[in-house]
Order: sequence, then structure tokens, then C-alpha cells
Amino acid sequence: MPTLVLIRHGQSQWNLENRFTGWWDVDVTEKGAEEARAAGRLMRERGLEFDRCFTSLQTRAIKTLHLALEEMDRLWLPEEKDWHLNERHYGGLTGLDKQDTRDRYGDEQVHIWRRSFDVPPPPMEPGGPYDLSSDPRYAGIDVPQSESLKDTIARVLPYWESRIAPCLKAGERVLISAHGNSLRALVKHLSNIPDDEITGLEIPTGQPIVYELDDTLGATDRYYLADR
Ligand SMILES: O=C(O)[C@@H](CO)OP(=O)(O)O
Repeated sequence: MPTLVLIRHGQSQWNLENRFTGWWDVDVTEKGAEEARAAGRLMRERGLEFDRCFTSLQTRAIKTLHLALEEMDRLWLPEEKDWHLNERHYGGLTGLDKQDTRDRYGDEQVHIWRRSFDVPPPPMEPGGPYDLSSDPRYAGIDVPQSESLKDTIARVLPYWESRIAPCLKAGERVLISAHGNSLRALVKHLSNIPDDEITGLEIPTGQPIVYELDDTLGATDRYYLADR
């Protein structure tokens, strides 16, 4: 039976500061680093083994993966980093304080930007302080100006199908370290969650989510490792 574990990065500096983050590359806090190490210790205690890891191009997810693997003595595992697993792009909201934005635009509008299925935040103006289009890690990639959850799903799922699902089908045990919304995309797909329900699913930082999958990668169970 294929093994799949998903983990959202540990607390980031902008989770702590309550700022819209998206593709901006903030680090984990010391608390976030400890969440990642604790996740690694838990996976080791439960005897989880992996053959391959996947993560985004963002420091908070990469570091979470490495801190967890270090606790498992598994830093040597092969890993693939890819922008398709990045957080949803927060457009022109990137860097703003979430509470200031509510005060300015109202709770309802901010809730739509944060948790609607298909309404993207306003686009990022090119050339602004958070514009990543000339960041070398995205060379050759059309960096989005903004993404809804629907847009995020539209780039996560082809990557899942082409890169991750074949490894699982070949019998590899897979660990994915990613972000609230790129993981929502995977959970929605694997657990068949309707559009209007997936937006309400909050994925906590640093908590390994275990998927039990059948041979066609249909989910037979999903649970937080800490709960069993
Ligand atoms: O700021 C972000 O990029 C995300 C994840 O932290 O926030 P939200 O909870 O609004 O999806």
C-alpha cells in the first residue's frame, strides 16, 4: 500500500506577524523550526520511512523538510523542489498586515480574498517590492500576478499527476513538505472534497498528515499522525 505524508511548513515569520505571504520567501521562526523537528521525531518514533521527498522552492517548506529529516537521520533521501508546490500567490496583498487589510476593506472582502474558491486577490503590480519575476529561482517561469485556490489547484494537480503519483504507484513512500493552499489542493483531490468545503479546511503548521491510499491512489484514510 503506498505511503504518503503531507506536512505544512512550521510557523513562518509572517505567520507570526500576521502578514499575507504567498510566494514571498520568509523563513521559519524558532517556534516553526521546533515544530518541524518535533514532526521529524514523531515520524521517527512511529517508524515511518520514506523513499522520496517533494517540496516547493520556498525556504519555509524546504527548511521544514530538512529539519524533520535531520531528526529522522534521513537527510540523504532524494528530494525534488518545484515551484508547482509553492504557496498560492497572494498578488497585491503580499506583505500587507491581515488585520490592517480587514480594517481597510472590511471582513467580508478579506474573507473572500482569503477563502473563496475562485476569486483571486488583486494582482501584484510589476516592479513592486515583492515582485519575484526576476528572482533567479523562477527563471523561465511565468510568475503569477495573483492566484485563487482554483488557480493553485490548476498548477498543483498536473505536477502531482506527472511527478508524484508515478512514484507512489511504483511503490515509493513519499513525504511532501508544502504550504496551506498547495496542500489544500492535494487534500481536495485525494479526499474528493467539494469546492465550497475545501476553503474551510485549515491545515495546521508542522503536523504530519498521513494518507492511506489504495493501489489506484484512492484515499482509504487520512489522519494527523499525532492523533493515532
Ligand atoms: O499568507 C499566506 O500565504 C497564507 C498562509 O499563511 O495565508 P492564508 O491563511 O490567508 O491562506
